Order: sequence, then C-alpha cells, then structure tokens
Amino acid sequence: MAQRELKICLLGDTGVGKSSIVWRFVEDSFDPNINPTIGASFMTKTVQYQNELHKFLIWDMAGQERLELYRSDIPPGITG
Ligand SMILES: Nc1nc2c(ncn2[C@@H]2O[C@H](COP(=O)(O)OP(=O)(O)OP(=O)(O)O)[C@@H](O)[C@H]2O)c(=O)[nH]1
Repeated sequence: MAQRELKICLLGDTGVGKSSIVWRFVEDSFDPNINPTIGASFMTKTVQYQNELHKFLIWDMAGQERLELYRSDIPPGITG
C-alpha cells in the first residue's frame, strides 16, 4: 500500500492547547494537568485513508518564550 508522509508543526502562544490537540489526535486522550512543552515534542501517527497510508510527523513547539527553540530549529519540509 502506498504511504505519504505529512510533516506538521504546531506553533502558538503557551496554553492555547497545541499539545492537547496532538494528544487527542495521536492517543485519543486528554490530560487536564498536561505539562508545558519544553523545546519541542515529536509524535507520529499513521492513518489509512482509501488506498493510502498517511503518516503524520508532528512537531509540537513550546509556546513559553523561555522554553522555546530557535525558529531555525523548525524542521525542514513542513507541509502544515
Ligand atoms: N477545558 C479545556 N481545557 C483545555 C483544552 N485544551 C487544552 N486545555 C488545557 O489548557 C492547558 C494548556 O494546554 P496545552 O495543550 O499544554 O497548551 P500548549 O499550547 O501546548 O502550551 P505550551 O506547551 O506551553 O506551548 C492545559 O491545562 C490543558 O489541559 C480544551 O479544549 N478544553
């Protein structure tokens, strides 16, 4: 079966729910006590749609300024 890779990067202010959206998508769970992201976290999920596998590679970037990576650390080839 064909497989496509989709690179997704979440950026935004701290506390707006970036990590929670990723957890809901990847694990279908919600943690009201989730910790702020330090630097960045990386998760993957593969979803079958019709005759193709779609592999999502997701970078969740820290929103707190003091925990941020430099913008130049954002991985190349992001599609969304
Ligand atoms: N009630 C409610 N709380 C939410 C929702 N989404 C996120 N939260 C809460 O909002 C807080 C911040 O959520 P995060 O997902 O850590 O936000 P973030 O944008 O990733 O924050 P940083 O990691 O600091 O960049 C947490 O306490 C979450 O549990 C939602 O849809 N409803």
